[in-house]
Amino acid sequence: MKKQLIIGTRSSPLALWQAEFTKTELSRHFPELDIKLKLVKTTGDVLLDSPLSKIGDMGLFTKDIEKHLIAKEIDLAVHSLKDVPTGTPEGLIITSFTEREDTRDVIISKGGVKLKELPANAKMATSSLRRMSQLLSLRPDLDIRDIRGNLNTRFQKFDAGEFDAMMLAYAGVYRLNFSDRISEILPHEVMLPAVGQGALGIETRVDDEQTREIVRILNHSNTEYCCRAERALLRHLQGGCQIPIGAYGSFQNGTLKLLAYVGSVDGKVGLHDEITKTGLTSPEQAEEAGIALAEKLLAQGADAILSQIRKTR
Ligand SMILES: NCc1[nH]cc(CCC(=O)O)c1CC(=O)O
Repeated sequence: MKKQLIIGTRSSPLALWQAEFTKTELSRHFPELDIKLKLVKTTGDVLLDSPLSKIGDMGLFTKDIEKHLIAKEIDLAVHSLKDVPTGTPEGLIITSFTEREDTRDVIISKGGVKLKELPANAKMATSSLRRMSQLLSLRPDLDIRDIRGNLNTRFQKFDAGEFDAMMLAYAGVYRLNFSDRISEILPHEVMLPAVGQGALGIETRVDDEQTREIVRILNHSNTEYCCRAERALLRHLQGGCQIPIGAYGSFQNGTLKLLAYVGSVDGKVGLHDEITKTGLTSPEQAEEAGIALAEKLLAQGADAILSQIRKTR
């Protein structure tokens, strides 16, 4: 049995919250383990001034940590699952999907007004094409502005008065104790979340069986079914985090329900579809459902929408 574990993490407040959470949970189950954090600076942290949607490259927040994992400088990496590309590098694997937080997105606005009540042409801060597409489909008048930096930085920018509103994931806002700033929690009918939103992905080397056995204690089976279905959908549509795709899986008593959205950046075209599969007994079957829903969307023209976006970015 291992005596020491090193967790690799970014150093943003949310990443640290996630790594500390993982450390605390592992210590609770394995009190004899000596667990340390190793902070890793990633390309995503360095490129703070480039609009996220234009950097294009996938895995900005994860690749550099993965290098440390491959080099055996760390034993596990803790990521926000939604930042983890669906093609995991050779030799690495997401061993655990932790229990999801509320997956919805939220709006923080001046005066606490709701999305529908925002003034015409209001400045809305988000760097996510997924949020932009769904927002513009409801409110084509919104003036969408890029915003970068970690959550605390974004609140600072918002408080400096640059925007009328900004959009964030509930999970991060809640974990960093900003919940009292939420003006509206958007239901899935209005805004489908990013694939994997709200869950942590705990990545290990495939062949490090000891670490995998330890880390597996944090896997939440229900979350794994849902997130593997969502990730299979995204992989099949060949979309990274910077493509306007939203998805939400729910799983109960062997029945998986998966909802998905694919839209154009301007919100003028949007496809919604869903799939329900019963009698599932393995996460691989959930992945098959994700692929089947991706096929349904492709048959309705998702490929045309997505190739148009890839061409212009
Ligand atoms: N891309 C940045 C990112 N990665 C994970 C979260 C929040 C936590 C989560 O959604 O799991 C955020 C911030 C946001 O989108 O508001």
